[in-house]
Amino acid sequence: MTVTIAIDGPAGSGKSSVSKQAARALGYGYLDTGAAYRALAWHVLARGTGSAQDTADETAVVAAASDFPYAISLDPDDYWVRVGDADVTAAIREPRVTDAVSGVARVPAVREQVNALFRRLVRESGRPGVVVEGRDITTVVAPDAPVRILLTAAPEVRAARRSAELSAHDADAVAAALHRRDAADSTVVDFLTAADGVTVVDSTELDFTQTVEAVLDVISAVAPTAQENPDGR
Ligand SMILES: Nc1ncnc2c1ncn2[C@@H]1O[C@H](COP(=O)(O)OP(=O)(O)O)[C@@H](O)[C@H]1O
Ligand SMILES: Nc1ccn([C@@H]2O[C@H](COP(=O)(O)OP(=O)(O)O)[C@@H](O)[C@H]2O)c(=O)n1
Repeated sequence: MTVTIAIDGPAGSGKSSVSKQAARALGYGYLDTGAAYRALAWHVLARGTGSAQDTADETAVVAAASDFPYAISLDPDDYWVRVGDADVTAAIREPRVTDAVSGVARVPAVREQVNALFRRLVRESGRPGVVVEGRDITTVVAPDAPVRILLTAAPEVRAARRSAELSAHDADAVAAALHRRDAADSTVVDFLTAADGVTVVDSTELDFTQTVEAVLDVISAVAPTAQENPDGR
């Protein structure tokens, strides 16, 4: 049995970086679910005109999803994302993909398809546990996970972190794009309110190391055996 650690949260809350580091500390796999939505948006753009308008066409999105040779690494020390032979690890972070991704994520058939894929990737990971992060992991993908965390931070802090990453881009434009995406995404999934049984970790006042510690504390408090007995025996 693979232990699932479910982590949700809005853009820039630290889900990817914190989950990856927690997975390393636990000897677990790390599954970035947003990468599947980003890679599908990249795929739709590659098949279309290349403008964010492409993902507004639900029929084009569903057609692209039916021919989507997606692969992702669950190794926190060797992270990559592929569509067919193309390594899209860097390309899916480009603003043109980020701007198009909510169009893909709002299609229910796409969500069902990728959710089935996420559950299979965890099941077949061969790891004692997997830290799975995204928008709807605690509520839809793994509502029965032994550990469920909502990682949050104040909107201005999240925007500042994201624009520090994308230093080549205008900070106001990055903040505006992030808030636009939060608004679009929140019509599909409520990732700002903790569901019953979900623990909130607010990283607004915490640095990166403190946030990882806070997440590991929740994991050891809720599922001590996940760490003490990593083989699940
Ligand atoms: N607690 C923190 N304090 C400062 N920076 C952080 C913290 N958590 C994450 N970061 C940084 O903020 C940026 C956004 O984090 P990321 O993990 O990409 O968030 P998400 O996956 O939720 O969008 C990254 O550059 C990351 O290193
Ligand atoms: N579990 C998930 C993960 C991502 N997504 C979508 O995929 C996009 C990219 O997710 P991400 O995790 O890479 O985004 P950030 O939070 O890192 O900015 C989000 O804006 C959502 O539209 C989703 O709908 N459900």
